[in-house]
Amino acid sequence: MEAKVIQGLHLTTWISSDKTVPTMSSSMRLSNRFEKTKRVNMLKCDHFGTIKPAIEHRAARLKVPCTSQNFPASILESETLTSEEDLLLQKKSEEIEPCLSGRCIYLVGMMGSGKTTIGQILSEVLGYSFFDCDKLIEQAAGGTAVADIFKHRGESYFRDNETEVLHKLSSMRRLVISTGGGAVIRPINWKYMQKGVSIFIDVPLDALAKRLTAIGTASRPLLHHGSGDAYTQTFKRLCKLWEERSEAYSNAQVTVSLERIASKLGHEDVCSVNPTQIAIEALIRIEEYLKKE
Ligand SMILES: Nc1ncnc2c1ncn2[C@@H]1O[C@H](COP(=O)(O)OP(=O)(O)O)[C@@H](O)[C@H]1O
Ligand SMILES: O=C(O)C1=C[C@@H](OP(=O)(O)O)[C@@H](O)[C@H](O)C1
Repeated sequence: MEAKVIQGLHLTTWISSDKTVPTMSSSMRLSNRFEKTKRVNMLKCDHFGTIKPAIEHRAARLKVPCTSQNFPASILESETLTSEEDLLLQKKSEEIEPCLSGRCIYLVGMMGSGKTTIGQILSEVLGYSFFDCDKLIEQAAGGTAVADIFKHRGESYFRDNETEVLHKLSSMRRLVISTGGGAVIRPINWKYMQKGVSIFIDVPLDALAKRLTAIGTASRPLLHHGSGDAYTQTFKRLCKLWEERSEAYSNAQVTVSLERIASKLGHEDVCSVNPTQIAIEALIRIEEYLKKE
């Protein structure tokens, strides 16, 4: 079926002619994000290797406005950030940004794995623009929600539009792109993502089911089947989708495992790993990948 939704998708209206999105200068964006961070003279590394200030200071605790909106209160508390994490994020992004040479970053992973949340943080620190494929499809459909596109036009229609969005984005530079959880199933989508760096955010299914049950599954049509309580229903659907997709996710050039971050940081539960810590790990893994290239 022809991807009609895409006919209304005019990426060029948002993106300048050289296919590079104008961005803030590095110092502006860093001062925005880090302006409240206490200045320290020297830095050293430990876990992650997380940066610790070499001189003693009171850990200033910051909130991340762009990511905190949808978090339940318990997450919001753990979302308060230490200045050490902010500084490490800053340092890593400064190191990696030139090595990327403008290549886009594609985030892949199951529904609710944090692609949008982490993508926004990465785009901010790298000075990249952020795009969410689902949002582009919705905008092009005149604001029709993904759930309604599925309901009225069917999944294959949605998938055609998803492929078309990825096709259009693939010719652009300096973008962080959050893909929909099912984008990995079509090999053609990987062809479009190949010019960039793809990152799989690997979150255990039980943690995902808890997260998605807490926020509700109304906007995620593929979770609307099955029986049992909301958690069990969501968990079963995720397991089924995982069976179909796990191999496809392993095509990503970089994997960011929440279990691995939790173990590095000494957390027993992956739910304690905050988005900034995931973004830092993503930058570390990108760096490793770029070195091996
Ligand atoms: N590390 C995290 N810990 C807890 N909740 C998170 C984390 N990352 C994202 N979330 C929350 O999970 C939900 C889904 O995140 P989102 O970034 O939209 O995922 P995706 O784009 O992969 O579907 C949101 O409510 C978000 O606030
Ligand atoms: O896993 C999937 O097939 C889907 C994931 C959703 O995106 P998120 O991963 O952002 O929830 C959205 O594209 C659509 O509901 C289908």
